[in-house]
Amino acid sequence: MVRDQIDRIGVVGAGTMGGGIAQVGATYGYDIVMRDVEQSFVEGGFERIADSLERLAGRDALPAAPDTIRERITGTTDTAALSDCDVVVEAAPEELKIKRDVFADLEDACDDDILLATNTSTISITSIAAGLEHPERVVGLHFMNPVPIMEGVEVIVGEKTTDEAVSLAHEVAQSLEKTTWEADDKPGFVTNRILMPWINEGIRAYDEGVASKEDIDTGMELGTNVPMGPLTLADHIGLDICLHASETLAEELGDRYTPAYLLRRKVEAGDLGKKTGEGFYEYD
Ligand SMILES: NC(=O)c1ccc[n+]([C@@H]2O[C@H](COP(=O)([O-])OP(=O)(O)OC[C@H]3O[C@@H](n4cnc5c(N)ncnc54)[C@H](O)[C@@H]3O)[C@@H](O)[C@H]2O)c1
Repeated sequence: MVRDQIDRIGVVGAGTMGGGIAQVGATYGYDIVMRDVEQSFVEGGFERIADSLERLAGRDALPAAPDTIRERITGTTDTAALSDCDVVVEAAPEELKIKRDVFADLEDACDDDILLATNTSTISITSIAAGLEHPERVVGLHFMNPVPIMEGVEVIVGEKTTDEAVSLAHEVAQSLEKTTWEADDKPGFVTNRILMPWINEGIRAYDEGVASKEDIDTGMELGTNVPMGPLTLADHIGLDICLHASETLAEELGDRYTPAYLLRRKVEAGDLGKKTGEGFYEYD
């Protein structure tokens, strides 16, 4: 049984995704408790949320004033503060051990009828839930980056996840005006399984001299009607994140997911894309 009266949402992690999920939840009227491991990370999350809300307010894209939305979010470093949430979404770093520890702590802190969701991009939901007393209420709720802008959310069904938990996950995401689709707990789910080889092939095409980086991106944008070509998109996602996701998929699915040589070299050189000012392109 999962509780279906949702008033308060817990978010674990105040980084790129956790902050975005907290912001969108608050935008649609939920009370939010956002937890990170250090107060400075919580404050960083609030700063990014404030900036994003200001930008959206400037475009008249918010249903309430930024301050009203912001005040619905409580920051904390204490897992116990999540105990009165009706659903918790985890957006901690993409490492199985971290996620397992977070879920073990959530199981201790929260009632047994609380839906526990993970925003993982590539890790198996079943692996994250393994060892829990109640793995049946663990589900994947894969928001896309940037959360306030991207409309899609992938719902991922673990080996033990109940139909009830899956339905509630769809409902929660849809209440945030997101459109959902569902994937089985297979490596990469729908999005990253297909996106990562596409990005790696774009990088290989550039490295092997098929075309300039600009022409590869333009060719894919205009030739296949996607909003960003593979090199621009990789820079936006973060080259370290693309590398990590590709490595995880290669472990599970074999050689066709082997990361491109140039992706690895860029990450080794510290050029991680937009966030460091340089990836395949340079940024101010
Ligand atoms: N960034 C993306 O484009 C993207 C897109 C979809 C999904 N994801 C997934 O979302 C998750 C979070 O990614 P992100 O980009 O927001 O990472 P991030 O590094 O920006 O944020 C992670 C946050 O979690 C905090 N954290 C670490 N351990 C914690 C713990 N035990 N409890 C609470 N907080 C903890 C960190 O301090 C950090 O603030 C990952 O699983 C990632 O794969 C990321």
